Amino acid sequence: MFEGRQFKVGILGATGTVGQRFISLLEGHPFLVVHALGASPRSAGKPYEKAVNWKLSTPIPSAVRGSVVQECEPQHFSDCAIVFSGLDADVAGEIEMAFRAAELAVFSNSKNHRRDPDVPLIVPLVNPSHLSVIPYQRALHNPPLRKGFIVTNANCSTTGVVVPLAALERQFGPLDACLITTMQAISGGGYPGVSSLDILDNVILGGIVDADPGASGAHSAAAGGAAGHAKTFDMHSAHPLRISASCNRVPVLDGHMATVSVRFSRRPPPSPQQVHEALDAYATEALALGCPSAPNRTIFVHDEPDRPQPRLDRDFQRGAGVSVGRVRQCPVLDIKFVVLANNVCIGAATSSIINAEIALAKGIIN
Ligand SMILES: NC(=O)C1=CN([C@@H]2O[C@H](COP(=O)(O)OP(=O)(O)OC[C@H]3O[C@@H](n4cnc5c(N)ncnc54)[C@H](OP(=O)(O)O)[C@@H]3O)[C@@H](O)[C@H]2O)C=CC1
Ligand SMILES: N[C@@H](CC(=O)OP(=O)(O)O)C(=O)O
Repeated sequence: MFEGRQFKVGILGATGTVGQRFISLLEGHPFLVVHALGASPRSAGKPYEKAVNWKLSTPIPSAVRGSVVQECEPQHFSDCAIVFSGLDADVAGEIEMAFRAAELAVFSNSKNHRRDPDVPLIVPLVNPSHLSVIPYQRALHNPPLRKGFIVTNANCSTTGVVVPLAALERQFGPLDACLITTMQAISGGGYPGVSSLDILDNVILGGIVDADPGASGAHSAAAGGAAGHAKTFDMHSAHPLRISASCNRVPVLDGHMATVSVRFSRRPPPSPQQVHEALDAYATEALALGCPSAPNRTIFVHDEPDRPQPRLDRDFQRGAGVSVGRVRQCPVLDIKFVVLANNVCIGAATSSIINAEIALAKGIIN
């Protein structure tokens, strides 16, 4: 893919939890090269290694150590073919719009534009075809844009859940209802996150996701979209999926887990064995397109009764894959299972990177 070509990349929120993942994941990328870093005025003007409170166990890549952090203003990123955003949601909305207006291609992790009807909400292992909305987004902008756009990721706990749901819908047709209970890692809240006195020896009911009315619908919006119903301009869906989600914060560093029960529209529903096989076999367009950050194996289905576990399984496929276990009959709905996805990788930075790789492969970035 793109033999010999390189594309300059900017990272907004480069000092944050997600920003650090971008920097780490892009080290050695075959064609994406980190070129510009942005963060708050507190960090701007400092070399990256002085501005960042680096929290990863791998060292700061030497190529960015001395890069001077910029304010998040488009003129500092005008050479970038791609801008990744891991900005605090308090500021992401306005900044990302300013970057789009400056004809920059923005791939965001923040919630601010997820509900915009002309902004694709992409789980890259599920619905990359929704990138086709971009020409409409450009045309609707005033003035119309030639190159600029915003693409968003789904909420990190949603991403992990919709990958197996999409695999099931692909194989067995529409889903009717879904119950989800999350166990979300501390890193999901950014740094410094929830106080240690609150989270240690404890479970905090109602994590960030469902405490915020703006985000609580994220499960249904993204799951509806990701399970194959295009997020069209009127957001209508041929097969509305009824979802109830409860979100909880648990004392795990990285890796969001969820228990999921699902009811299929078709009767009789598939057996646990058929579900196991469908999940195992799920393959993505991102992999077919040759995206280097796409997982070779999308979903790993564990047979052991005590897997997946965050500590053991969050780095499956470099954090880009999804782990499922305990696929069983559900006596209330049809099937239940447990899913684990790395919230800072496929739940955040890895998704943006794969989205950008797909957009390049499809010629959407020019
Ligand atoms: N953590 C996760 O698992 C996930 C997070 N997200 C979303 O991604 C985004 C980033 O999250 P996360 O990395 O956890 O957050 P952090 O709080 O760790 O990082 C926030 C980043 O935003 C920057 N920032 C803060 N204020 C400003 C400002 N006024 N102008 C410019 N930059 C600013 C910070 O810079 P500075 O260091 O200078 O303050 C920092 O780089 C959020 O919208 C979050 O909801 C989405 C999916 C998963
Ligand atoms: N990642 C956060 C929530 C979050 O950032 O949500 P959103 O991307 O929808 O704002 C968590 O684990 O709770």
